[in-house]
Amino acid sequence: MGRLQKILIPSLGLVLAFWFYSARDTFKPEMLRGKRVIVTGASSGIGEQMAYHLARMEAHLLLTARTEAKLQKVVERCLELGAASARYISGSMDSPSLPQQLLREAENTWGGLDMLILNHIGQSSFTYFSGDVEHVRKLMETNFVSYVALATAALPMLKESEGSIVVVSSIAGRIAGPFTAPYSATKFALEGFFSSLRQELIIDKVNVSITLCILGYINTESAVRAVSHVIPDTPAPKEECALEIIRAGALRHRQLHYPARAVGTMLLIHSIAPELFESIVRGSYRLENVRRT
Ligand SMILES: NC(=O)C1=CN([C@@H]2O[C@H](COP(=O)(O)OP(=O)(O)OC[C@H]3O[C@@H](n4cnc5c(N)ncnc54)[C@H](OP(=O)(O)O)[C@@H]3O)[C@@H](O)[C@H]2O)C=CC1
Ligand SMILES: CC(C)CCC[C@@H](C)[C@H]1CC[C@H]2[C@@H]3C(=O)C=C4C[C@@H](O)CC[C@]4(C)[C@H]3CC[C@]12C
Repeated sequence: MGRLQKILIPSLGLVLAFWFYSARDTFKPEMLRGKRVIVTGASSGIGEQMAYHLARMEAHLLLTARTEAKLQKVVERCLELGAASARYISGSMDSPSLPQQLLREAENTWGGLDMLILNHIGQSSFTYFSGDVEHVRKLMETNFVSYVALATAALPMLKESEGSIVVVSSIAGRIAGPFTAPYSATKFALEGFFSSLRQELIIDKVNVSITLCILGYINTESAVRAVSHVIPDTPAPKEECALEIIRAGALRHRQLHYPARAVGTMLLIHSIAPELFESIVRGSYRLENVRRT
C-alpha cells in the first residue's frame, strides 16, 4: 500500500494531468460552429483566408475593410462555403466612428459576440524612415488605436459570452529590423496594451481570452509586393497561417508563433545574441534594392 501511494497515485495524477492538458489543446472545427465572429482587414490576405475558414466552420461572420467591392465578393464566397451568415461594413479604421458602428451592428443582428479578430493594417512601405511624422501618427491610429477602440467596444459582449480577442501582430512587433520603423512601432504598442489588459481581466476574473499572434513572412500579395525584391526568403502560406490563427484563438492560447520554427528560432537567437542576430538580418537583405522614397 505504501509503495502504491508513493508511486502509483502520483503517476496516475501525471497521466490525468497530461490527458487534461492535451484534450484542452485539441482543436475541432465544430468549436466555431454558430459562433459570432468579427474579422477586420477581411477583404484580402490573411483576413480574407480567415473568413473562408470560418465560413467552412459554419460561423456567423461580420467582415470589415475599406473596399466595398472586395468585401462583397468575400461575403458571397463565404456564403457558398457554408457560413451560418455573412455580412460586411466597409470603412476606414482611421475613422474613430467605425469601431462603435461595427459593434452596434453585431449587437443589433446577433445580440452578442464570441470572437473579435483584429487583423487590418494601413499601408506602409518597406523603406528607410523618411521623416514623415504625420504617417506615423496615422499608422498608429489605424494599426493600434483602432484595435484598442474595437476591443473596448466589444468587451461588454465578450464578457457576456466569455469570448476571445485575437490580435494579429508580427515578429516585427517583437524584434525591430530595418525599413519598418513606423509599422514596428504600431505592433510593439499592441503587445504592450493587450498584455497589460490580459492581466487586468485575470485580476477581475473576467473570462475573455487574448491571443497575440506573432507572424513571420507570409505570402500575401501586399507583403510579397512590398519586400520580395529585398528579402530572398520563401514566405509561409497565408491559408495555413489563417487556420493557425483561428485555432489559437479558439483554444484560448496566449500566443501563436507562425511559422512556429522560424519565429521561435529568431526569438531565441535574438534573446541570446541581439547584435549578432540583427547583423545577420541586415546581411541577408538585398540592400541595393531598397527603394528610397
Ligand atoms: N503578410 C505578412 O508577411 C505579415 C503580416 N502580418 C500581419 O498580418 C495581418 C494581415 O496582413 P496581410 O494579410 O499581409 O495584409 P493585407 O495587406 O493583405 O490586408 C490588409 C487588410 O487591411 C485592410 N485595410 C487596409 N487599410 C485599412 C484601413 N485604413 N482601414 C481598415 N482596413 C484597412 C485591407 O483592405 P482595404 O484595402 O480594402 O481596406 C485588407 O483587407 C496584419 O496585421 C499584418 O501586420 C504580420 C507579419 C507578416
Ligand atoms: C525579426 C525580423 C527583423 C526578422 C526579419 C523577418 C522579416 C523578413 C519579416 C517579418 C515580418 C515581416 C513584415 C510584416 O510583419 C508586415 C509587413 C506589412 C506588409 O504590408 C508589408 C510587408 C511587411 C513589412 C513584412 C515584411 C517582412 C517581415 C519584415
